[in-house]
Amino acid sequence: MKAPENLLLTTKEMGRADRAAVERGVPGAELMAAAGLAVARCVERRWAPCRTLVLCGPGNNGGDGFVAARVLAAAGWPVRLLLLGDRDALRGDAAHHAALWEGAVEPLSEAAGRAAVEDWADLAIDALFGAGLSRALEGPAAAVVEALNRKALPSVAVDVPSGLSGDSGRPLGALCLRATATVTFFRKKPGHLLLPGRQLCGDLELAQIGVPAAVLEEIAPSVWENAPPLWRDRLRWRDPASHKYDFGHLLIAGGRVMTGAARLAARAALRCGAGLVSLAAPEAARGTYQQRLDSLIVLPADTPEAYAALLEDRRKSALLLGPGLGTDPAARLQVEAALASGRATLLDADALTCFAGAPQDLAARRKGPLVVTPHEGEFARLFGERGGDKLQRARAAAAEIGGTLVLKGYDSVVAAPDGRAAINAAAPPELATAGAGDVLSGVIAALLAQGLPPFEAAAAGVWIQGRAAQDFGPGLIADDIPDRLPAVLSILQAEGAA
Ligand SMILES: NC(=O)C1=CN([C@@H]2O[C@H](COP(=O)(O)OP(=O)(O)OC[C@H]3O[C@@H](n4cnc5c(N)ncnc54)[C@H](OP(=O)(O)O)[C@@H]3O)[C@@H](O)[C@H]2O)[C@@H](O)CC1
Ligand SMILES: [K+]
Repeated sequence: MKAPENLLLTTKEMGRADRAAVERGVPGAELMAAAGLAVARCVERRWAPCRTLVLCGPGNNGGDGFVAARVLAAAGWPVRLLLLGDRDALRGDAAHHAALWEGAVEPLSEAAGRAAVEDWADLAIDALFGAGLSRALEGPAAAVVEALNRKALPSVAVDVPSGLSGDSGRPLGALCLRATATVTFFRKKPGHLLLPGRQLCGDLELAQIGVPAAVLEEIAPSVWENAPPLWRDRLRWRDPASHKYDFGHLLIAGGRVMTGAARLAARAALRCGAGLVSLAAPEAARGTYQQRLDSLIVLPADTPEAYAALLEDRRKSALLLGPGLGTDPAARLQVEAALASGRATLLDADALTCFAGAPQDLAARRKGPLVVTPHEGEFARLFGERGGDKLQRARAAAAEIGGTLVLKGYDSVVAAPDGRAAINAAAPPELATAGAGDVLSGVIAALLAQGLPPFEAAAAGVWIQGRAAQDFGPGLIADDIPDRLPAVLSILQAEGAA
């Protein structure tokens, strides 16, 4: 299985992993002991002993809380434990670990929870609800979480902050704990990376608790955190026998007016290793394109027919259309010609707007590998308003058009039509700037030109661009990114050789 360490498990899949581990002979009580210990260790690493309030829920998440309370109390920490519901109602491993807790178990009422937060605690462990959250927070759980947020009390969430869906990254109701840190087990969940979940989790720690990695074989998850192990072996590197044509020829369709967008894409594509990058443009804009980038080949394409004629050269291995293309009928005809050519094609921006509200037309015309890279606004224009979380929407849309879809944002989702998906958590917020999308389309298109399959090209492109923009800080503009790409590629090449 590809990149098993980066797999993400839904809450259901995590439940299956736990059960599979138990079937393989790992006792559930030991998993819980390891989980609670990991939470206590996280607390001990971050804080000196202080008054610690452990909030336990009625399920196994609460069981982890009992373990953490026991470990911290044994280490001399002042601990108070408040339980939601009846102690006698605890079952299984949670009941087992509750029985090992020798301190008091105080009932969690609205008043008791609020008072403990306001008048006593320096720190809270949130073991109310984890993977089993089934509805919005209410009653005493809602009151105590609300008090924690209001006071901004430092807190460590067990598995997920209570209130958050580990699958969608959204709170199930209006309320969710804003944790300082979250400790999760075995593998992360999509909700840890999708917004707003990623921010509600605070610092995320992943602890191994004894679930054997072999259980992944039977669960066969198909969503990953985007990272090099997913695609690094597909990247192409030059050697002394290499010829430029071995690295593909990307053809970018340039528009008449907004020439900056296609230039940014072209520069990024050249920096990302495409053997040749050509830009097809109408007469009025050709000089502008040529002046600004010497290594770019500028070709005449004054009409859609002239553009289509350029596609007869079979060495052109990938096509990029969208940045600065315009949305007039001629632009649409160009996009149709590209889709009909069977060549690997990336559509972004204006090229997607050409199919506004008609993704079925796009799907019907596609003859070759396709990547589309909409931001949320372009996605809504192309597909209409869709329900569901970001992961669900991206996967459904990718299946619908039969192409790989990158739904861009701080938590970009890359989805393949076969159901595979990757969530990117390695991009800085500074990428929210004009032209960054054009750079991304150039990076991905360059990888397509070199022969990477669409999903791997898209996931690699998203990660590489994010890494190139990392650590720049405020003031980043899209023009800064292309020249920072080679350093990222050098690191990836060295890691691949190691
Ligand atoms: N399995 C294992 O081996 C391991 C599991 N581990 C730990 O187990 C956690 C998952 O445990 P879990 O499945 O018991 O679910 P959990 O999150 O505790 O909650 C379920 C309970 O809460 C209730 N409830 C739900 N929403 C509610 C609401 N809004 N308001 C009020 N009640 C609500 C729900 O009631 P119901 O929906 O059935 O009415 C049910 O009683 C996981 O996150 C990890 O921390 C680790 O120890 C490693 C080993
Ligand atoms: K929790």
